[in-house]
Amino acid sequence: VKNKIYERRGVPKGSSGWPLIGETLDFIACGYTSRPVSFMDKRKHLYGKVFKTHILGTPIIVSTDPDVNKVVLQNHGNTFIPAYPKSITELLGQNSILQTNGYLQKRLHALIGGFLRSPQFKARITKDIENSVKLTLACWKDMHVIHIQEEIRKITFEVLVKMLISIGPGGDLDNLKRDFEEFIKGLICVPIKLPGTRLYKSLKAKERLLKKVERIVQERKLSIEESDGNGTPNDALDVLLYDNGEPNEKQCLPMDFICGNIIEMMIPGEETVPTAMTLAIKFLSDSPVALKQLLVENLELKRQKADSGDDYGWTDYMSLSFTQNVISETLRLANIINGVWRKAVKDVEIKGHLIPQGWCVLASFISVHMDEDNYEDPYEFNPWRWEKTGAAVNNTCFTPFGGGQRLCPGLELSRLEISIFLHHFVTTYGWIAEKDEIVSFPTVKMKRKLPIKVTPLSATVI
Ligand code: HEM
Repeated sequence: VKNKIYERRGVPKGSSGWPLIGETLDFIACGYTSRPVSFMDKRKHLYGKVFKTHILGTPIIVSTDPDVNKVVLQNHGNTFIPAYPKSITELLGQNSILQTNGYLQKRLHALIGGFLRSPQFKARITKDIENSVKLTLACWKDMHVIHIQEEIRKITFEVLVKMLISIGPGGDLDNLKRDFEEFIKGLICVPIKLPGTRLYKSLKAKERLLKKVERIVQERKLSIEESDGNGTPNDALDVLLYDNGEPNEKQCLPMDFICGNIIEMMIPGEETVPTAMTLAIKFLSDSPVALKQLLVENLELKRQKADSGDDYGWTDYMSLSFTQNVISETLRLANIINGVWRKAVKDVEIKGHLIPQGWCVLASFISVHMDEDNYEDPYEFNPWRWEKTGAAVNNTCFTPFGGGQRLCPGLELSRLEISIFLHHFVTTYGWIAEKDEIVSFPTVKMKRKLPIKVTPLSATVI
């Protein structure tokens, strides 16, 4: 009866599947195939672009419509709050940027976003990324087989920690990496918190991480106080410690809030960037024509730099137009974050669809990215398609970094990091990739970590 009332009021059509499990089994089964979007496609054809279903323990409205997704992401009037599975909410702090809403999220988002977009930061991090990429690439020469997905993480974790708390390579970084990896293993698990369970081990790892970060934060706070706190920020921690709140509030962010958020900000950056780099290598391995054009563009820049003797600046990397198109196409096809989950805190109507208070909504990015209404031959890796639209950063039909109020603050940093890696990798080595497959569930990965064999590019090519 309740369903009928909802339907009359405009709740999208759909099926709730079996009692308790709903349509979860089909959702997971599709996730394991090479076309995870088939779950959405089947229902889209039956019920329309916005439909209801019941997955992972929740009744949910799924939107595959870019206009509806846009409204959900904009979140005017704070109608939607983030909704994560229980294991994730247990592991995130209450004040984590990923799940808080309202004033604190906006303040933290603006602070971090502003810092990451600043030219000073980009100039400095460009050097750090270059160093890390070059050192790592140098080791690959002597390795028989390189599991790209694993090896690249050394670069990206180093960069992430540098940007957050300025720890360079060494024992402290390795310790932090070990605890962090243990911590995130529990993000998607059975949410039971007893000694020995996955969730319990992850919570313990978080305690250890917090202790380490607290020590670093205390030391930094002291040194800022000694220098009167008037310097320019070098990392995200400085940004949070320097911030004194709204002029009429003058309230410093609490210490436990800062420590927790430093750890939580590692989560969205840690796996996404290496996955994007790995998948770029995978798509390029399968597309020799695209690889050739990418190589020509990058060799040209390398030659210019060798002739002039100038250092690379971040704008050099970002102005490689074909390379940027390869990155856009990789992000479109890879769907590293396939959509975002929200919960409605009040009844809301979008394009005639009612989302009742308390219901979850999944704004499905993958459905938009793989829809032939939006992209011709959506399953083709075709970097040239972006030549018509211009280098896409974010628009209604292209949202790898989300949008609206929570648009990823790491967007530009990620693109820069991927560009630097691609530049040095393709102009240093040729490679042969072993056979491997992309898996999409629970997160996007290469089944065999993408094993490749590299050979230095011969002097005649360079
Ligand atoms: C290819 C790499 C990346 C992808 C695809 C990606 C994707 C996303 C997406 C889709 C969101 C929106 C989540 C939502 O609306 O609930 C997001 C948020 C976020 N991302 Fe990224 N991200 C990437 C890299 C990074 C990096 C390197 C950082 C490091 C600073 C980062 C930090 C964040 C943070 C802090 C948020 C939360 C923003 C907020 O809720 O206000 N991301 N990311």
